[in-house]
Amino acid sequence: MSENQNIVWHQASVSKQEREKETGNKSLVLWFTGLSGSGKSTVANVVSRKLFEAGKNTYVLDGDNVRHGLNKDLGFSDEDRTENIRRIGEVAKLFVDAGHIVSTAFISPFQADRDQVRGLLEEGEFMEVFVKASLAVCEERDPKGLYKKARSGEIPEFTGITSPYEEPAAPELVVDTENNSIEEAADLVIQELEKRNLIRSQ
Ligand SMILES: Nc1ncnc2c1ncn2[C@@H]1O[C@H](COP(=O)(O)OS(=O)(=O)O)[C@@H](OP(=O)(O)O)[C@H]1O
Ligand SMILES: Nc1ncnc2c1ncn2[C@@H]1O[C@H](COP(=O)(O)OP(=O)(O)O)[C@@H](O)[C@H]1O
Repeated sequence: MSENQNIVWHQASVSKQEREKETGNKSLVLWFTGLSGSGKSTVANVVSRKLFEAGKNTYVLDGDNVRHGLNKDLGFSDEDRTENIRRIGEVAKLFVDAGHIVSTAFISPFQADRDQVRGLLEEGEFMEVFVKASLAVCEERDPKGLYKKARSGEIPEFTGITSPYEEPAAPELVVDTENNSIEEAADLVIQELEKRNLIRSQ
């Protein structure tokens, strides 16, 4: 017998549609993916701030609130990364149900894992944003000194060095942080949301 056989889904008393009407934003996931140091957290946080100031429900999920808590039992093997993204996908879906524009800032190196999260959501509720910067530039930025440690062998299985990164095959948006400032990169995301009629001014 399946473990979940006796669990019955409860209908929410406030629907996602009601929440969306209230805030004027479609709830969705902005799934930022890219190498360490590409700018996922930086850009996601600027986008979130801009959305918040425009009165939208918004939240950022990133390593600080996930890998130190919910996923602190996971490391960086391929299997653990897949499980990391699976759990984050489920959490992101809950935020969408709660009427939020949730930005996630994880390397999420595997296309199949990103596609699995897309599959959890309804059409139009998942925007894959490829935060693009070359390995050389990320390594030059090295904001946490991790590339240096990876090169010296202190960190095994480091993305881009000793662990793979699969570039998105068909992302909704590519944000090149080598040729756009932080502010420009965030504005490109906001413009894409406007273009797709996912946010409206209140
Ligand atoms: N081995 C290895 N490979 C890549 N990254 C590493 C590793 N060890 C620690 N870190 C730090 O952890 C952050 C990546 O965690 P993620 O949860 O985003 O990774 S993944 O999506 O499961 O691949 C990543 O954060 P960002 O720099 O913000 O991307 C690193 O700071
Ligand atoms: N155009 C840019 N967009 C984003 N980050 C940039 C840009 N130019 C320089 N940076 C710097 O690069 C670093 C990116 O780090 P972070 O946002 O933590 O990346 P990630 O979350 O992808 O690991 C930050 O120190 C940021 O200030």
